[in-house]
Amino acid sequence: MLSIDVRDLTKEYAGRRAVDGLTFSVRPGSVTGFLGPNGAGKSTTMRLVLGLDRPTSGTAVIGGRAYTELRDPLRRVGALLDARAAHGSRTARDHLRALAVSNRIPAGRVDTVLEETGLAAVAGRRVRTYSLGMRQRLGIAAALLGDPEVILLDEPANGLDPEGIVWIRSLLRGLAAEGRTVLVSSHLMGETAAFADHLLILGRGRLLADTPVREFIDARVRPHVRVRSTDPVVLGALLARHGYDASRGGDGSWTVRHERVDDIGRLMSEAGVPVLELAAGEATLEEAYLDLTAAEAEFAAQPMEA
Ligand SMILES: Nc1ncnc2c1ncn2[C@@H]1O[C@H](COP(=O)(O)OP(=O)(O)OP(=O)(O)O)[C@@H](O)[C@H]1O
Repeated sequence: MLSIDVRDLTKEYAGRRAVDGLTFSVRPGSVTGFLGPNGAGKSTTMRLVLGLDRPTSGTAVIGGRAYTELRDPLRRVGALLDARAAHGSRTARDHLRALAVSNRIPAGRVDTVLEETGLAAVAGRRVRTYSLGMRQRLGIAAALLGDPEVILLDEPANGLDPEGIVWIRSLLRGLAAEGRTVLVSSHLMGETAAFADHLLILGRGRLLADTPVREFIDARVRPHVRVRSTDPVVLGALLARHGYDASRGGDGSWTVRHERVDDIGRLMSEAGVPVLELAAGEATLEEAYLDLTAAEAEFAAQPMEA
């Protein structure tokens, strides 16, 4: 299977760097989430990988070759960049048939991807009558049409309803399980955590993190335990006596930072303090991401050296 390799990639628009010296690889067999605030350079990077724009310097290759040098590129690489790209006056089936013919893709793939994306029942309707979510599904169908090894999707969950979001999660997981290389940009942290194994995070055109999702969360967000007893004062005193870093919530609960439920549960049991509630606080990707971007903003706020 093919990987995407980006080396020292830079793109300037009118002297402004949209992408600034990026180096990373996207590996087969996993879903890589591509994160970063608006304007960070995610779409530009994807466009450069797909040969839709020329880099100012550096390279972006797929399986060692520039996209424009690939034979039958749609059979190697499938992409969704803009769901509005399909021609509105065509039906979804005709749109996909035309793509299949011009890219030497077997005609049978059209019905396969229509089924896969849940569009079979509406495939005869003109695309202009489609909702945003249906267009998004059609864009994904087009990306999958050539049964490609490499898949790039820019905000694929855009406009999808909750059922669609669950669907895309399992679709992405399935594509990675088949050994494909999957790069997906998103602003939805909860979703990204649900489908991605690995993360690339951009900030102002630069790479801020290239890390497995789990490691990223564990490194940035400390675990905590939420605990409640019949007597918050007794519980607070017990925690303080044992040197725990705890703070009291409005409902009488205590949040104990950097600890695990087992230890707090054992402590309370041994002290004979009744437990009403004891829960591990899940560290989320959103918290880890906000921690990283806050650190970045702090760094950016430092005065620039001359
Ligand atoms: N064709 C263009 N001409 C001039 N500037 C551009 C062009 N395309 C992108 N930019 C600029 O490059 C920067 C990066 O934009 P890009 O769309 O790649 O970010 P993004 O991370 O995809 O953002 P979003 O999350 O909002 O989609 C932005 O400042 C944008 O204004």
